[in-house]
Amino acid sequence: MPDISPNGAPVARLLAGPAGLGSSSLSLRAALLPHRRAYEEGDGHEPPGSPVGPVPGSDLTPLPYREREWGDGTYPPLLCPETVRVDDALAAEVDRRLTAWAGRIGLHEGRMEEFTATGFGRLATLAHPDTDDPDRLLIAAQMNAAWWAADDYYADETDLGATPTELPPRLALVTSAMDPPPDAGHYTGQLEAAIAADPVLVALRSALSHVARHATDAQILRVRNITSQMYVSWAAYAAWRYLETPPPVWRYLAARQHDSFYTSMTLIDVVGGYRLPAELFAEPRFHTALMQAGTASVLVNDLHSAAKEAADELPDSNVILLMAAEDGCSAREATERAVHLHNDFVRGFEQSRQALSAVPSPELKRFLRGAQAWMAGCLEWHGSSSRYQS
Ligand SMILES: CC(C)=CCC/C(C)=C(/C)COP(=O)(O)OP(=O)(O)O
Repeated sequence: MPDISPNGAPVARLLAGPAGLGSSSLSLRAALLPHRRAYEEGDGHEPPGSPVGPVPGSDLTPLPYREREWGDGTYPPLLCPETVRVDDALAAEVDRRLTAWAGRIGLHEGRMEEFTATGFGRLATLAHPDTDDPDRLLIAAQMNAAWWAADDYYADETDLGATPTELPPRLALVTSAMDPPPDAGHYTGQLEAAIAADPVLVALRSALSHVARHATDAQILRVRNITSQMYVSWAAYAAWRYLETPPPVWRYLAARQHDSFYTSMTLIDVVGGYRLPAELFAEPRFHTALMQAGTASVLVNDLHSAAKEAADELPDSNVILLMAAEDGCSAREATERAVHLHNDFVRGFEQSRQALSAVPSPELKRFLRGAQAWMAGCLEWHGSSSRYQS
C-alpha cells in the first residue's frame, strides 16, 4: 500500500508554513494532504531517518580553503576547502547498504567487487558531513551510483555496451523511469517492461524513490529536472564521439558546466535534513555559486580520469585531452592549465558565496557550506577511489 513519507513530515511541514499565515494556507494544506506518495519496494530505506526540518545547532560557518596536493604531487595544488569529516566506519556502513541495494536490483551484476571497491558510500560520507544518518547518506550514495551507472553503461564504456547512437533513446527512457508519464494504456505496460529489464533504469527509479522518502515535492522535481538537463550535454558528447570530431575546449566546457557535480549537489539539503526553498534555490547568484562549485568538482574528475578516458577505443571528452590537442601542448602543461581553471572556479564560488552573505537565510548559508564540503569531499574521494587508480 502506498504510504506518505514515514513520518508524514515533509508535506505536512512544508504546508504548515510559518505561524499565522492565515486561512489561505490552511485551505491549501487541506487540499494537498490527501496526496500520498508511492515508494518502490527495496529502495534501500531503513528507518530511522530524521524528517525534513531545521536541525538544531547545525554549523553555518564557511569552511576555510587550503592549497591541496593531489595526484602524484608533482602538479600545482588545487585550491579547495578543508575536508570536514573522514569517518571510515560510517562510510563502510553506507557502502554495505549500497552494495546490498545494488545486489538486490541487479545493478553491476558480475562486477560487484569492482563496484564495492569504488566506494560511492564513502563519497557520500565525505561530501555530506552535515548528517551522520546512514539512511540519508545512502540517498546520495544511491543517486551518484545510479548516475554513474548510466555514465558507464550508456555513455562511456564501450566494453559495457555504451554506444553513441543508442545513448539518446536510452536517456529518454531515464526521464520516463524517473518521472513516469501518465497512463497510456498498453503502451505503458511496454514502457514498464523495458524499465524493469534495465538495471540502470531500475537503479535510477529506486534511488529516486528513496530520495522521495526524505524530500519535498519541489526537491524531487529539482532532482528529476536537473538530471534531464545534464543529459542534454551527454547527447552532445555522443555526437562528437560518433563523428569522431572532438569539440573545441570552449564548447566542451559549455556542455560540461551543465554536466557536473551540480547535479549531485542538488541533494545537499535533502541529505542534510532541511529544505532550501525553491525560490532561494533558483536565486541567480546562488545558482551561479552552485554551478561554480559543481564545475570545479567536475574538473577534479577530469584531472583524475584523463588517462582512463584516453584509453577507451572511442575516447571521451576530457578537458585535459582537449586542451592538449587544441593548444598543441603536453599533457602536463594541459593539466596545469586545467588546475588554474579549477582554482579560478573556486575563487569565483567564494566571491558568489560572499555576495550572498547578506541574505538572511540559515538554509542558504548551510547549503553554501554544503557545497564547500562537497568540493572538499569530492577531491578527497577522487584521490582515493579505486576508480581513478591506474
Ligand atoms: C555523479 C554524476 C552526476 C555523474 C554524471 C556526470 C558526472 C558529473 C561525471 C563525473 C561523469 O563524468 P565522467 O564520465 O568524466 O566521469 P568518470 O571519469 O567516468 O568517473
